[in-house]
Amino acid sequence: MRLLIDAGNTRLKWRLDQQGDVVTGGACLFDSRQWLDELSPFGARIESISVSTVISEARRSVLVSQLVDLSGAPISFYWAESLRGGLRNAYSDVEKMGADRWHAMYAAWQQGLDGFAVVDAGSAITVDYVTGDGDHLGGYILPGKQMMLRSLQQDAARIGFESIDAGAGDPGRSTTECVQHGLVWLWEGLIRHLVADCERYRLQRIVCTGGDAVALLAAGLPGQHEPDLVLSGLAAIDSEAAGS
Ligand SMILES: Nc1ncnc2c1ncn2[C@@H]1O[C@H](COP(=O)(O)OP(=O)(O)OP(=O)(O)O)[C@@H](O)[C@H]1O
Ligand SMILES: CC(C)(CO)[C@@H](O)C(=O)NCCC(=O)O
Ligand SMILES: [K+]
Repeated sequence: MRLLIDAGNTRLKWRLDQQGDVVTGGACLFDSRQWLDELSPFGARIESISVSTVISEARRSVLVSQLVDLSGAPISFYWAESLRGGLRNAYSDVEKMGADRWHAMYAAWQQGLDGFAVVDAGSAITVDYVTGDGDHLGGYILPGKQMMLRSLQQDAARIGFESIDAGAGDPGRSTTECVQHGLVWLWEGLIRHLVADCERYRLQRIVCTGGDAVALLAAGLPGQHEPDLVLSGLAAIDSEAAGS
């Protein structure tokens, strides 16, 4: 069995597969031990572990020791690359790109020959554009929903608000409404930009992943939801590495 892990700044996603068939999988907060509890019955049968991660080196060494305790299987970390299977990274310094972005792009690239945008609405929101020829045009990094709300709450003395979910983007008439509606207004702007860029760069599809993907789609993002995009890209790259 092969264990695949996508370790983000907020959550850890895992998938256990055997010859391409999913045995089990899930997602939990990075610092919770839920994933270890769910995987421990399989520990002895795990043959290899592959990881895509954007966490700090300190947290990565914690992750490695947890994985070593779980299973004696070899651990491989996969990072962003310049080129793979016709997909070309726009970064000149590819080591600086988050592995999750590259793995998500690679999964979407393997789905078809048309141009696409990948939106990963996680701790941070990333947007990446790829043409039908496999050229990554570049992308954007924005604060994610929780990050944005947390910074408003922590870094501004007089911004206090309670619930954060609203469907409206009209001008707010209280602090809570101004923050709630501000987020909707910002996301509507993001969606408008994305749609205009897809037209401009002739990208036919928008693929959306991450913890806030459903909310972004509900806010009007015209895309397809692929919750496991990063894990799928990681799985494909790991299979290629095993076959070579
Ligand atoms: N059950 C949940 N627990 C935590 N966050 C959630 C949950 N459901 C939705 N979210 C939202 O998902 C976001 C985190 O998304 P995700 O798990 O994709 O991030 P991540 O992969 O850890 O982050 P990144 O890759 O950007 O470091 C949070 O900002 C939050 O708004
Ligand atoms: C932007 C995040 C946090 C999104 O998970 C991640 O992809 C990352 O840490 N990236 C490094 C910077 C970059 O991609 O240019
Ligand atoms: K992510």
